[in-house]
Amino acid sequence: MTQLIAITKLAPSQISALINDYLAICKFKVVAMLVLTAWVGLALAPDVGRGMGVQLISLLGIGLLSAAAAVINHVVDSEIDSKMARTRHRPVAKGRLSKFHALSFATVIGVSGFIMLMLWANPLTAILTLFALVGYAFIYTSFLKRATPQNIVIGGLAGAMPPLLGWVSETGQMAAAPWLLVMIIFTWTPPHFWALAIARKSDYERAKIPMLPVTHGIDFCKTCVVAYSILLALVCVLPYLIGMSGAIYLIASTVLNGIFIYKAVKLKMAGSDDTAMDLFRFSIVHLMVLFVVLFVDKWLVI
Ligand code: HEM
Ligand SMILES: CC(C)=CCC/C(C)=C/CC/C(C)=C/COP(=O)(O)OP(=O)(O)O
Repeated sequence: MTQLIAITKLAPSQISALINDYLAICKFKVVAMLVLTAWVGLALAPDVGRGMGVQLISLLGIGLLSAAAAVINHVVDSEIDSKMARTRHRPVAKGRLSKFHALSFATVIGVSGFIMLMLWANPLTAILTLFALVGYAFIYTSFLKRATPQNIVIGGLAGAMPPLLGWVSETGQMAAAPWLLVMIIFTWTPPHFWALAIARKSDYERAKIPMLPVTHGIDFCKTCVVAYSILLALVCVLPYLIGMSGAIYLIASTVLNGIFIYKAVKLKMAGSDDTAMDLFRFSIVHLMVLFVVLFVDKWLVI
């Protein structure tokens, strides 16, 4: 209550700075991408005649639980974040937001998201989304990240879940097809993250986090990036092979994965930090376009 009274006394510029801080701890852009992949999972599921309003609420529920997981990550990692150049200005690491306020916010949005999924989607979606939250916010952030260089390979499963969550929100049942979309994000995550970790190795060294370039060296990590980008290209063919997607998807996915492998090999051959960041940025465009094409191929191509 005292916090609410204090907010009413803030100048407009302070209010917008506060909103920006809350959006930042939600990892707003990452969550937007997670919701995009959930939406595609939902759109590719068999049509069971749910209205668009209910579908939007389901996606909002998945987005709110993802954002809650991101906020918990900011709280648990605040000490690590304060040691790394890339993250030291984050609101909780800097002390602009207290852990108490951040955790209260996570509780409000997390509980709201869970209730939305229970009431407007189904209990299976609510439980699976909660598992993803626990997987990212606790198993990955509190344990794996500090324990093993395979942290993001195992922890990546949580961030890969949204297409399955979107599908199950529609049908109430698991199916094999959305697991292929999960596998795409699961194989995409290591090269996505390791490209950044190569460029930011000194940050992770300083924070004593056993990321792969720190524990096994940059050269080995680059080899893993190439290997995973080839695996990703192969996994991306599976939706076409089972008839889930058509030729438009196959062509787009081949082009996107061709560029991905080219950039990964370029990084391996002569890569500097710039080449690594170029691959990291491209990985985001790659996944976004790939999922938009999955949708277009299903719904907009006759
Ligand atoms: C364990 C799995 C993952 C790890 C370790 C990881 C790591 C990272 C890191 C360190 C950043 C940089 C953030 C920054 O600039 O401060 C980032 C950015 C990003 N990631 Fe991931 N990521 C993972 C999974 C995912 C997934 C599953 C998605 C979406 C499906 C995703 C989408 C994005 C996007 C869109 C950005 C850009 C955010 C921005 O520009 O602010 N990531 N990721
Ligand atoms: C319910 C559900 C689907 C949950 C998934 C939530 C989620 C936000 C997944 C994204 C993964 C991600 C951005 C990891 C980076 O964490 P990091 O701590 O390694 O990176 P950082 O140093 O930038 O914080």
